[in-house]
Amino acid sequence: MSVLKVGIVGATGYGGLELIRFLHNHKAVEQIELFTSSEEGVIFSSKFGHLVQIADTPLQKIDYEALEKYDVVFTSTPSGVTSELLPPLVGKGPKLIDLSGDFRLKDPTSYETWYGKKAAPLDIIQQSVYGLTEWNAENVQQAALIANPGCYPTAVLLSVLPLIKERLIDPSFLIIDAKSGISGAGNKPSQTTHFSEANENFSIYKTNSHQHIPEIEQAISMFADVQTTITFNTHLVPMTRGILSTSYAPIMPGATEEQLISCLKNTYDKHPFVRIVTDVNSLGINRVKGSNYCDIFVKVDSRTNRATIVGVIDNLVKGAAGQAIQNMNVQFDLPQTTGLDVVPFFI
Ligand SMILES: NC(=O)C1=CN([C@@H]2O[C@H](COP(=O)(O)OP(=O)(O)OC[C@H]3O[C@@H](n4cnc5c(N)ncnc54)[C@H](OP(=O)(O)O)[C@@H]3O)[C@@H](O)[C@H]2O)C=CC1
Ligand SMILES: CC(=O)N[C@@H](CCC(=O)OP(=O)(O)O)C(=O)O
Repeated sequence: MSVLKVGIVGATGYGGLELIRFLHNHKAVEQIELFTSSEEGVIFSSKFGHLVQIADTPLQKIDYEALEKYDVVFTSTPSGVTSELLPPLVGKGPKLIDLSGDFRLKDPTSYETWYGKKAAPLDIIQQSVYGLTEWNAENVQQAALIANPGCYPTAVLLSVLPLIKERLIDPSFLIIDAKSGISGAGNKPSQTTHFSEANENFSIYKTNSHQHIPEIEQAISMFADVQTTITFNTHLVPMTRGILSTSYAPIMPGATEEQLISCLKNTYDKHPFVRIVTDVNSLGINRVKGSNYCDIFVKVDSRTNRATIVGVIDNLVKGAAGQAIQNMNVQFDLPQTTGLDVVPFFI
């Protein structure tokens, strides 16, 4: 069993807090150090009282020499931070696992268009590996820098990729309607996440312009070898955690619901975190909340010959920290479930 020293940059954010929650119970991790850009020296548990005796350590200034000494460095920072922070560390020792969008898009121009920020250096983007664990474990194992997938793309891709790859649905008419809890927006308050405006509300945002559109299209090309453009829209639901994506696509001539279900079951047969749900009443955010599961459901509408494909995850776990730790496990030849074997909250 490896004995890992881990650094977390952005530890005070939601992704960072979830990394601490899972890594604290990870049997291969012996040391966790926390880094900050704004609160150097502050005792972590004085900010987060629920972590007293678990993280009674001071937040440290982000420092290259310090970071180089870790086996793994997780970065869970807003977009535009790691494109500058990480390049000097690539290949220097630690495995780098970035939860932001800075290294996901292979085309820097696309990143600059969709994120409105300067892209990372091209040679570093080219070295990064897209960490959709169930689809890219072989490359993840070798990677010096992992671009952990976005929360929405994780739910969408895990549910639609097998069906596109096996040519059971037509991706040229793929429409994705996705909904997220508010923690997806991070811990920085804003007008739209303000309780009095989000509570008892349900809204659409970033219409046809969400930064996860090129990420989903790129992954469909990468893993299913199909070039397509998608319609993808996102909605804010007044709940803290969770993403439920509903995708619609025509089924290919002759394809049946049974084939679609079998395809999903066969694809994820040996993958402990993906569950194919056949009873729609057993599907929902509360069935995955707090856990690293992705639940998938598919139903064919025989009147329209279109499939309804649903993916459900906890955005902070399978959509962020959980998948990041799953990737770390792959890199260190640990069972993927190490440290992540928890039961969903349900209520
Ligand atoms: N929330 C979610 O569901 C998901 C988020 N992501 C992505 O993961 C990343 C983190 O998300 P999340 O935890 O929600 O975000 P938060 O806003 O909750 O936290 C981000 C943290 O980054 C740190 N930070 C801010 N500015 C800088 C900077 N200039 N340099 C270094 N650190 C900085 C802050 O800590 P400090 O001030 O202490 O430095 C802050 O606590 C984002 O890129 C997000 O898009 C990906 C998937 C899902
Ligand atoms: C509810 C909410 O606001 N969610 C965020 C998720 C962003 C995210 O995770 O950003 P990257 O994956 O691009 O880093 C959004 O829709 O922008």
